[in-house]
Amino acid sequence: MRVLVAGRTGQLAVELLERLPRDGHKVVALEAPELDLTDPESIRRAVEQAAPEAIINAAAYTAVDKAESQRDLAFAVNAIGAGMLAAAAAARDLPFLHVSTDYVFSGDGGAPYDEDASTGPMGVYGESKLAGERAVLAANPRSAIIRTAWVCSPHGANFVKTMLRLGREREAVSVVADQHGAPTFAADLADAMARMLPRLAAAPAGDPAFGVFHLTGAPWTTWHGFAEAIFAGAAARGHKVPRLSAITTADYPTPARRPADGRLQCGRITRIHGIEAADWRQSLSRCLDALIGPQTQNS
Ligand SMILES: NC(=O)C1=CN([C@@H]2O[C@H](COP(=O)(O)OP(=O)(O)OC[C@H]3O[C@@H](n4cnc5c(N)ncnc54)[C@H](O)[C@@H]3O)[C@@H](O)[C@H]2O)C=CC1
Repeated sequence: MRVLVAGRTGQLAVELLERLPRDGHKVVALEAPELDLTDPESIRRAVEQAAPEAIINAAAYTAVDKAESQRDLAFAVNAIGAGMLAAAAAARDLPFLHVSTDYVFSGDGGAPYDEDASTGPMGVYGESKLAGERAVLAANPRSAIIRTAWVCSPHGANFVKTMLRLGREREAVSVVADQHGAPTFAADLADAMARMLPRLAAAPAGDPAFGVFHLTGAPWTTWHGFAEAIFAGAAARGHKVPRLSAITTADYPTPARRPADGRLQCGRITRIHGIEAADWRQSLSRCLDALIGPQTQNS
């Protein structure tokens, strides 16, 4: 199948470019200026020229803290732009795969969120992504949206790479231990999308294959727990690691508030698409192999 991917250098787009051809798909991955989600004409032209059979939106404004002072840009990309791309897919009766975030939730629910839980974003990024979900679903009934969280990969900017850098630069690192969720490796997300595509391509509007799904890695942890695993893996590969201490969110103020408990129940994607949450510890190990090299010691 010919698949148009919006985004080319982002974490997810890079993994899609690697994963989709393995299923025989031909991928056209574009980002600005060829496909700029804030430019309707570029969207029209890109879709016309690529003539895809499915469209995946891996592009987004992802600067969570900056979004607090760039509301218009965050909404232009994540809400209006996502909606325009979904509409361009709908005009050709194409399935549309889109990505959203645990930041659509407030994080004070006291339990993991399922796909039907009430939303209540606490910052501009989450608001823009929630508006994007609504715009996408309104524009194209053949849309599947995956809410995910804590996305990491060997490419781009992410927590794993930040921890490895801090480990090299500092003797001690403090990480928040009171925000709960789960890391998601972009390769696992790309794999899930590849597995969903054939059914999405065949299913008519109204089929349960479409709608909102949750997918993160498993098991749930905290940022501190994730940092512990990163440093254990790094040490086993002979990488210098710092002393790690646990702090609270109150000790580490950021412009945007983050959900204290952004754990996502991933049941619907398992029931409908047969996709299970991947164990992020194994995916972390592969990511560290790519970033540092293979393990040299038992951990
Ligand atoms: N990174 C994370 O921790 C999380 C990401 N997500 C979502 O997952 C999806 C993929 O995220 P990542 O790959 O991590 O993001 P990323 O930040 O690595 O890549 C985003 C891509 O979008 C492109 N882009 C930005 N503005 C654009 C525009 N106006 N037109 C076209 N392209 C544009 C960028 O150039 C970049 O290639 C996004 O929808 C994001 O909101 C959800 C939860 C957590």
